Amino acid sequence: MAALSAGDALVMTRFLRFNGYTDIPRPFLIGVAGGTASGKTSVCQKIVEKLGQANVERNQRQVITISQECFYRNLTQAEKDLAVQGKFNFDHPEAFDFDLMLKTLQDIKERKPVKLPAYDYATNARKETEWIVVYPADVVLFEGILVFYCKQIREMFDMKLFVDTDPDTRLSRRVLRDTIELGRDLEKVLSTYIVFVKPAFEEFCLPTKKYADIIIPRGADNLVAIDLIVQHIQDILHPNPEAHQRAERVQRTRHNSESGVVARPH
Ligand SMILES: Nc1ncnc2c1ncn2[C@@H]1O[C@H](COP(=O)(O)OP(=O)(O)O)[C@@H](O)[C@H]1O
Ligand SMILES: Nc1ccn([C@@H]2O[C@H](COP(=O)(O)O)[C@@H](O)[C@H]2O)c(=O)n1
Repeated sequence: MAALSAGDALVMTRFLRFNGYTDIPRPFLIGVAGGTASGKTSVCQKIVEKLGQANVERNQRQVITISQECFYRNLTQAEKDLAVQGKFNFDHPEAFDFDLMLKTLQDIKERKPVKLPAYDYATNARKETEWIVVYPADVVLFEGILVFYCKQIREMFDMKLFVDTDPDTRLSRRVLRDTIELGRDLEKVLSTYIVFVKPAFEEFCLPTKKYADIIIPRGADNLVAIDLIVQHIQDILHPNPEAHQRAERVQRTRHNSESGVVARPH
């Protein structure tokens, strides 16, 4: 990633200060992990959509999604040649730049604008002239196969979701994506899956499921889970003062009855 230039950062900081953004609490950071084609992106889209609808009446909270694909590291020429043949392991932790990921999330937590490399699956490399500029937001979803792999990064999330979709479903989606969307050769796609994608999922991604706060079976089809998650995020972003006061009154009642004085909440 190229950080914002000093000039860009200064202009942005002035803009944020001028608009009174400096006292806003830190963004609510949500990690979304799961195997390839499990529906991580689709789940994030649904959450953004539903939060967006609810936020229209409430202050226009900003919600954004960042993909771990921005953090694929640059390959050497030898690695690029392997990648073209479907012989590079893009599912191994070594394929990613975790230092950049950590630094980016730290900046995002501090509400600093960041500039990320746009990734190109067609060339297996970062796009040379295209960048994704991420401005401070209230809710940031960060999705990817290994977003819970590194402890330091994992511990930055306020909420951790794991999208749990049947492996056959994932494989069929992956085959369609790689052949139809990316024009890859079917035989290479299948052999890459067997040699790299599946074993790496079992070794590096699946073991991180235990860190999730919420596991979402069937991904974006699971509207009950998505609605509950959105409701929970809403409760955190917009605490309901009545519910809060009610909870406090219940606490007081409990306390008083424990000390022999019974008071009813009113
Ligand atoms: N619930 C679903 N039903 C049908 N197709 C889906 C569903 N969820 C995702 N897909 C499709 O599967 C592919 C992978 O989904 P995506 O959300 O990009 O997964 P991931 O981000 O985990 O790789 C996409 O083509 C998407 O449209
Ligand atoms: N050049 C690349 C880089 C990565 N992949 C595959 O992408 C998968 C992760 O992205 P999801 O959206 O599916 O989570 C991962 O399994 C890599 O094999 C690729 O095909 N080409």
